[in-house]
Amino acid sequence: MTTTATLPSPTKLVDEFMSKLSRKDPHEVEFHQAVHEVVESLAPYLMAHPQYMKEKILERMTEPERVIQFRVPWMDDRGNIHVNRGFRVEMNSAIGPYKGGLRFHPSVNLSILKFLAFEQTFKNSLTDLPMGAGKGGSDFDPKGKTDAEVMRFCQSFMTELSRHIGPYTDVPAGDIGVGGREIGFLFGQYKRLRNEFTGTLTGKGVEWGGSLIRPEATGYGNVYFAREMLKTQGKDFNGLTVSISGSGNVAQFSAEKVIELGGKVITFSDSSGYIYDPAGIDSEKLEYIMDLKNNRRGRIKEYAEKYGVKYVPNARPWAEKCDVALPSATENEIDENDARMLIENGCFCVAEGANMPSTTEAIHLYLKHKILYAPGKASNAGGVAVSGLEMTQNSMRLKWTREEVDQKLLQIMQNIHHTCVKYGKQKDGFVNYEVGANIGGFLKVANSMMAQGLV
Ligand SMILES: NC(=O)C1=CN([C@@H]2O[C@H](COP(=O)(O)OP(=O)(O)OC[C@H]3O[C@@H](n4cnc5c(N)ncnc54)[C@H](O)[C@@H]3O)[C@@H](O)[C@H]2O)C=CC1
Ligand SMILES: O=C(O)CCC(=O)C(=O)O
Repeated sequence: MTTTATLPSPTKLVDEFMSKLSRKDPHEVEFHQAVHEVVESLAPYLMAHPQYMKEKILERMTEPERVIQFRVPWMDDRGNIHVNRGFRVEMNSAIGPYKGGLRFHPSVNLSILKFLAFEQTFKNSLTDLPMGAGKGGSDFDPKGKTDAEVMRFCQSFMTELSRHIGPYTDVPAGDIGVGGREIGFLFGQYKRLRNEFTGTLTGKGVEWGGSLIRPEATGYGNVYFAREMLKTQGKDFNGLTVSISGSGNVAQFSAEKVIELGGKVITFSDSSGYIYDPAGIDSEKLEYIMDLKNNRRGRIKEYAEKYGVKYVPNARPWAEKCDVALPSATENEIDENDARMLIENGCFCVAEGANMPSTTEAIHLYLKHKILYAPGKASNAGGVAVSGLEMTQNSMRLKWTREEVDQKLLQIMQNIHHTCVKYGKQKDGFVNYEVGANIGGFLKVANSMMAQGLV
């Protein structure tokens, strides 16, 4: 049993905990990275509050309550059979039903989904809505597939997943590679198998149970959060230059909100490269990107050809000078070198739209230079927050207006900012949003787990 007298130093606590965790599943590097980031920043708090260590809360939080893995066979348009792997990681249900997105991408494996589900635990807690944490998906690659192939894949995936989810059990949504089209196919199959019309999935179409503002929520929420950070230095987006990575859901709606607030968006990217438009991507050009990515499913390079701007293949946009960076593509897309370039070029604010886009070394650099840095679990929580509001509307059989949902989203992001400041403000006034988000997210889950006995 750990007592105050036998407590190790924070560094020893982190090392001992991480070496035990890594020994269990040595290949799960993304999961270990996400846990290390949390444990490193929580360690001093845990030393001062030994009850959480005594109750082995971290050990319990890093072991998923349940992992489901299954075969997903499907047929392409030519009649060839393919077999993919499906997963759902049901991470933590201390404060509500498992909640979190589904990712369809060839890189998907258990390590990635465990890192995402672990992050989701803190993120969902920060929203202050009653949502536990889960994440799932498949190594299926929707790129280059026809609508009919994507539908057959989704139907096969849901045929198994439907046994494990439900409005009071586990409520999936979208993530990379899973947007409105996929949620439609998944929902249709769930309804058919279970013979029920419930809010089991979120991100649904507005005509059939979806919430207004859910597509916009992650991007808008990230910009609302960044605006709160800027306010602490007496600044706002008006006149700032903003670099965005990705060109999917989060990137598009982050850009829409930045443009509305008077900022200049200069970059977008996809897995093949990035475009740099020094004149700024205005609403009309953004509309072109939305059509290119959401309807024509083309490559971002086509933007450079249409508007005659620079395209850099196989690269990320962080060498371009900006004031604010909103990484909105994928994990580990800003390494130490990228972070150094950003800071040396005058970037003073990084707000993560993606999950874990910054490596550990990049985060250490942000903190060393005391720039405004928001970890994704705080700043991209707007997506799951509006998913929570979609669940509420489904339960009440009501539909809120666009303005009502947007107002609630703004309030939630401001509350999360407040929580981060509360737990992350240091003696010199600097706000360490990473520490603030981790302590703020941890407490509600940890206290709920302790109240519910040894589960
Ligand atoms: N959709 C949502 O509500 C939420 C999404 N997120 C996170 O935001 C990030 C983006 O997700 P979405 O926009 O929803 O997905 P999406 O599928 O709509 O877009 C993903 C974008 O990332 C790019 N991308 C994917 N892999 C890449 C790679 N290896 N290198 C460079 N670019 C790459 C794609 O080309 C695409 O532009 C992910 O980290 C996701 O987990 C976080 C919170 C909520
Ligand atoms: O809306 C949701 O339930 C999930 C959003 C998500 O996957 C995320 O926050 O990373």
